[in-house]
Amino acid sequence: MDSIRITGGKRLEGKIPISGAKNSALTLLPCALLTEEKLTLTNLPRLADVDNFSHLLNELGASTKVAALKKGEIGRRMTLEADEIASTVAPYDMVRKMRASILVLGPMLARAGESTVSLPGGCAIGDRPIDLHLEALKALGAEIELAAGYVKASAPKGRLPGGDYSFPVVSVGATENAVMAAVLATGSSQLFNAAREPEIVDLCNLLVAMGAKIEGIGSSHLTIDGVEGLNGCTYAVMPDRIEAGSYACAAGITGGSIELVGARPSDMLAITNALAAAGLVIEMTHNGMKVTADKPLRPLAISTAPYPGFPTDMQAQFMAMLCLAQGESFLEETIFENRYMHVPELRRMGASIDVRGRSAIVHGVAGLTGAQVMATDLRASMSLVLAGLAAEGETEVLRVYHLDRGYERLEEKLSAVGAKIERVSAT
Ligand SMILES: CC(=O)N[C@H]1[C@@H](OP(=O)(O)OP(=O)(O)OC[C@H]2O[C@@H](n3ccc(=O)[nH]c3=O)[C@H](O)[C@@H]2O)O[C@H](CO)[C@@H](O)[C@@H]1O
Ligand SMILES: C=C(OP(=O)(O)O)C(=O)O
Repeated sequence: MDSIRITGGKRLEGKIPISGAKNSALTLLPCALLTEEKLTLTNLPRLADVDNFSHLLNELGASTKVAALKKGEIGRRMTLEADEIASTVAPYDMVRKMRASILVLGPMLARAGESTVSLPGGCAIGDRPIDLHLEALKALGAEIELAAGYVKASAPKGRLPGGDYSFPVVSVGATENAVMAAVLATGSSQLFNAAREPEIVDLCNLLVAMGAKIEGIGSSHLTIDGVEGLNGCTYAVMPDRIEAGSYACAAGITGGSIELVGARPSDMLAITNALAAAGLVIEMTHNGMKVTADKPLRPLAISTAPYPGFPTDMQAQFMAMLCLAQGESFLEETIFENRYMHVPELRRMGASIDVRGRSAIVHGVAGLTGAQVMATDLRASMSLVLAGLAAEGETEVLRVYHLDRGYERLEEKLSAVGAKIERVSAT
């Protein structure tokens, strides 16, 4: 298995291009199932999750062709076509590799009138049930059965009638599934307490470009009037706010200055407010923003929350950065019950962190030291890379496949701003 080797202590300076958002790509890709016409997605990130999702779509009968980039284009351009749905079953073997596979449930049900998807099961950061996905689809008129580890959803008359649902807890994935199911319903639907993440706005904007009728985009109350059919289109995936935030923390933890080229600051207010409160200087540039550390890091109090709150997907990276702040930081993880898997590994690098339930107190230390470390999830792995960038000596981060799920060309991007980082291939 590959690992990432970092020799820490270098101040990072320069520009990092921000890729298309993983979490947006993973909800835009299944939209190909909603139309028999071609859907072209541009600015797709080159990530293992995107590859796995396209394999799943292939299994369901959609073709996925990676095309040559047009002049000035970055990322990947992919044309998807599901003129027929060949199978309505998403098998365990594919779903277990990637939880977001559950996002084929709604669109397949809407297009084919039935959908059978393996239950994803828990994962390293928490239990992650899908009850809200199922309740929302039921409210839209689906019948749901659970058997042998699979969920089977069907529309009794071939198409969902639509309906209203109020989410008891804000869920990104359940909102996405419900929106994708509702756009082809025979009637109208209303979703209350819907998630408002920028990736959901991206999904709604794509669906509208495909001919869907959605009102309230960007708010927690979405009204969706079902249409007879959707058309294809070409659509660019939004920039990854979590990748951008992670590299901003790289500037913070190394005392550096990094321009995040292509980042969209308007999606990142909770992140940039926290960076500014930690003492970093944020400047808007013509195509993104620049983050500069020009004084010692200040401690923070952060509580994760659904958008527009501070994202849980940035908690681990901020924790790594705050290990070197002058004072005590307080972190509270309100979204996932087990999202401190990076703490024991950060401690092995010299961090001083106390965890009590969902809260963590980070006592700033003068420095970190390199070590061999491993993590069990994507953002935890990134927090170890960040710690390694600032640590004295060598850090080896194992289980690179977590990073490959969500960070495109990580070592290339960090080397370009002065990091000493390389991928070591297992022999
Ligand atoms: C591919 C993708 O976009 N992943 C993101 C998505 O995950 P995901 O869509 O899985 O996260 P949710 O927003 O659904 O989860 C939020 C909370 O709701 C709970 N819940 C969720 C669904 C459900 O049916 N029942 C239930 O109880 C979860 O366990 C969690 O405690 O949003 C998370 C929260 O911003 C991010 O960390 C993930 O990066
Ligand atoms: C938790 C994450 O992703 P996923 O929902 O795909 O596991 C993440 O991106 O941090």
